[in-house]
Amino acid sequence: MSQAPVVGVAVFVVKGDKVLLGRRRSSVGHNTYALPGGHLEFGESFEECAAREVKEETGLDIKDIQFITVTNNVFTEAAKQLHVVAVIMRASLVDPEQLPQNVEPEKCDGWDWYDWKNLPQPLFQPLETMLKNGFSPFPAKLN
Ligand SMILES: CC(C)CCOP(=O)(O)OP(=O)(O)O
Ligand SMILES: [Mg+2]
Ligand SMILES: [Mg+2]
Ligand SMILES: [Mg+2]
Repeated sequence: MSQAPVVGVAVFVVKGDKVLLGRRRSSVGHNTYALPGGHLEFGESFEECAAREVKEETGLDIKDIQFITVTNNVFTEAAKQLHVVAVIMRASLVDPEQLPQNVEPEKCDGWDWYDWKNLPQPLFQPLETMLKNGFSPFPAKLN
């Protein structure tokens, strides 16, 4: 019997042309590079969940947290099948000099900044799909 869909919140923490990614250690998307984020908890706003998950996972404080899109993800390879509606947010650092810490080493190999035009591989499937669909977390540059 498959579980009902759950809601996840993932955050593009942007710094210049770079985004923060970490390689997951998880039954879902193991060894793939993903945004910080996690399950929406009871009563949270999307912004509160974004700030909490980024703080819990990276120690970073974020601001200007904005909703940018939502994706529908069904994970069939996981031991237990999982259907996640992922609310995608964008944010920036309160302190641009703050360094990310790997607060949950059991869930992540570590966080680093990656140039949007040169992302590491393999990407977590939901992020891969967004790229394939031409998504960018950066506002289009008016030439
Ligand atoms: C699977 C994912 C899209 C939604 C849950 O994210 P997550 O596994 O990072 O969850 P937590 O950070 O809440 O542990
Ligand atoms: Mg988390
Ligand atoms: Mg997480
Ligand atoms: Mg969580």
